[in-house]
Amino acid sequence: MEQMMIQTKSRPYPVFLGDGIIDNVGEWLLSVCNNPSKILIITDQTVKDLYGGKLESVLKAFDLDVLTCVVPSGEQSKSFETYYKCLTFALENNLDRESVIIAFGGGVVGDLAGFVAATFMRGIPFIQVPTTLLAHDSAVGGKVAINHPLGKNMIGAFHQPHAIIYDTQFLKTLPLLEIRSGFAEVVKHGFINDRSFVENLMKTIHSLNHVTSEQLQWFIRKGIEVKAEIVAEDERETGKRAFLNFGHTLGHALEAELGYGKISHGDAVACGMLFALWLSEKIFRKDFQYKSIKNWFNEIGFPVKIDETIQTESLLERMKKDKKTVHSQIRFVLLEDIGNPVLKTFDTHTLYSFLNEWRTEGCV
Ligand SMILES: NC(=O)c1ccc[n+]([C@@H]2O[C@H](COP(=O)([O-])OP(=O)(O)OC[C@H]3O[C@@H](n4cnc5c(N)ncnc54)[C@H](O)[C@@H]3O)[C@@H](O)[C@H]2O)c1
Ligand SMILES: O=C(O)C(=O)C[C@@H](O)[C@H](O)[C@H](O)COP(=O)(O)O
Ligand SMILES: [Zn+2]
Repeated sequence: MEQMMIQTKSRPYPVFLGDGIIDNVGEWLLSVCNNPSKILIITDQTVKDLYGGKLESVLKAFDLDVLTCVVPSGEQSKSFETYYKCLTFALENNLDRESVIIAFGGGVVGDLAGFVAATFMRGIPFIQVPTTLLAHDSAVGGKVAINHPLGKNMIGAFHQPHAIIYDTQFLKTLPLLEIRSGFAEVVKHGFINDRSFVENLMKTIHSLNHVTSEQLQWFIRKGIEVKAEIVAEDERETGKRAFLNFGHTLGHALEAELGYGKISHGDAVACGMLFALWLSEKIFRKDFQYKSIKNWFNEIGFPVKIDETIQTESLLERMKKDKKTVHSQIRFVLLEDIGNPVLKTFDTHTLYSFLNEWRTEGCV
């Protein structure tokens, strides 16, 4: 088991990372939350069926008053309706300000349960117990949110967890599509921070079919290290935290335009990163080996182009609503070099031309 610390301005908190560490959740929870009145586990149906009984029994062994609220699996649970149901469950079961929420699942549950914790009685503590690879990103840094039909993560807060307890045993049941989704954020952390890490990944990872637990731990450790450094410096995205949005301007537009849950977050971000890389080569007149990266993405199984049925105009409308957009100027995270991100602003017309050009020439 390894332990890392996330040093945000609001609060420092530990990440416990290891194989089979679920048994320690009760002890570690009590070390960061003193004498909780009740514990509310928010989880999704899949995770509950696989591991819900185990987590409940571990907590009950500490004589804790444990309740579980189960939401449907998938992106559609980041909705007003599910958020409202979780709040109603908490009120009906008399949670109070000394209660603690456990977000038990992937990024969807983490974002949803974190937002419930951020807003219930103006904020109560929560713990992240991630079960997906992608959650190496979502569990760290305190961004919690639900979606609006008009845009991803549009209603949310910054609310840091009290601890992250990451048992990599859970990843053994994760479907390939979800491993790939999480891997996209691992690659993102490399692109914005560490060229040699990206080169190493491109050299060693040609398929995600038989990724080993050592490799998963390597991805998670590296991703958390990069994210921890950024959120320690800029918790509320007034500066460099925006770099963590590499690939997301187009990625979020795709998720919203296709309908939440129709494409995984990671696949959408991967496609967005590819466009951002192509655009970076154009803007900075540099050779990032775009073609090799595109071929590698293809080999891994990421989508390397956008379905023809989606209008470029619709994506532009979506991107105009991105949280980085100000005064109708769309801000993109580009790379001056691999490991060296910058923010670049585009008006709608210019971005439209680039996106169309990429869709007709860069994708082929
Ligand atoms: N807050 C942040 O900083 C941040 C960062 C990145 C992504 N996100 C958000 O995270 C979400 C995506 O998270 P995700 O990819 O973890 O999706 P997810 O939570 O929907 O999990 C993916 C699927 O895997 C299932 N699952 C979870 N754990 C499992 C396990 N151990 N075995 C088998 N199945 C399992 C889930 O039931 C679900 O069907 C998106 O909404 C994205 O916007 C947030
Ligand atoms: O933590 C961050 O900051 C990120 O941008 C991480 C992203 O991977 C993540 O998808 C995040 O939820 C996006 O945030 P948003 O503010 O663009 O909605
Ligand atoms: Zn993301």
